[in-house]
Amino acid sequence: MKQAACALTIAGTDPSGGAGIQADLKTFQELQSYGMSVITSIVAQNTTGVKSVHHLPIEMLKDQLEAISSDMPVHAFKTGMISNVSMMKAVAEWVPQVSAPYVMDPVMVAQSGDPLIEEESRVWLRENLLPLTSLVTPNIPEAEDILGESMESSEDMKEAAQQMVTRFGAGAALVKGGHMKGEAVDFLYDGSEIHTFTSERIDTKNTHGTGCTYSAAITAYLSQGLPLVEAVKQAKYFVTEAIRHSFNLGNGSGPTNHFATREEVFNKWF
Ligand SMILES: Nc1ncnc2c1ncn2[C@@H]1O[C@H](COP(=O)(O)OP(=O)(O)O)[C@@H](O)[C@H]1O
Ligand SMILES: Cc1ncc(COP(=O)(O)OP(=O)(O)O)c(N)n1
Repeated sequence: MKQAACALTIAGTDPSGGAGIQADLKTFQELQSYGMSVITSIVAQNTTGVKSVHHLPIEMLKDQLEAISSDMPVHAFKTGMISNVSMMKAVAEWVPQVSAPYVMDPVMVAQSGDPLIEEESRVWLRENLLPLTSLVTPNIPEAEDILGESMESSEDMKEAAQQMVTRFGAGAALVKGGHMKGEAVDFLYDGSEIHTFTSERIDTKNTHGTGCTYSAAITAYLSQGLPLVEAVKQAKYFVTEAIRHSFNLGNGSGPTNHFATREEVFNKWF
């Protein structure tokens, strides 16, 4: 019997289904990895913003992590929203138990501008969690936050990707250009060279959950054994199509479409 590729997300929730755990599980399913999830925080949010956040007790987070590693295979995992140092410590202590690629989406602020991580945890994340990663996937504001420097150009993005690896110990770094003008260009530094991933910029306000979806797609492909550069290449295609066919739902920034690449539904929907 063939073994399933198993992907795990450790993140917060989005009841409106566009970001967080919900986006990650949809992506894993769509890309045919067996999806598993450990919830850090329950977030009352939708396309317009965050109403309130409830952090699960640390023991509950530890129990969920233990439930996975004591029983299930993990072929790759990602983290999203980990709001405070106590939760980060629980994750950092657990990471060595699984020998699988670790993709960190260093979630800090929702698109609505609402903070998703406590101010003082940012330094802890950089100094203690970042060195455990196989890949970190910051957008421009997150990269600026981690490095403490502002970024304006492609050269700044490439430099930032290199610094995440050489100065802060990430395994690799993908700096995403969704917040820049012009084409949507992302730069990956894999420890030896810079790889560039480019797509056209799609004219839409409906990009809620793009970062979650992108990092989940990379995680799914890594769980299936793809090499990092190929995993990012295929994930970039997946997220671009998800944005191209995003849903105009809700009153704010609508969610991306996780089934956009399915041929059989394409004719029915688009
Ligand atoms: N309007 C858009 N058209 C095409 N690609 C986009 C658009 N906005 C973001 N992207 C791409 O989506 C991915 C997520 O990037 P980004 O929006 O920067 O992350 P985040 O959601 O974490 O802020 C990147 O590959 C980025 O280039
Ligand atoms: C629970 C939760 N995690 C992460 C985010 C941020 O998601 P991201 O993919 O970066 O997308 P936007 O912030 O651009 O919507 C979130 N909102 N909730």
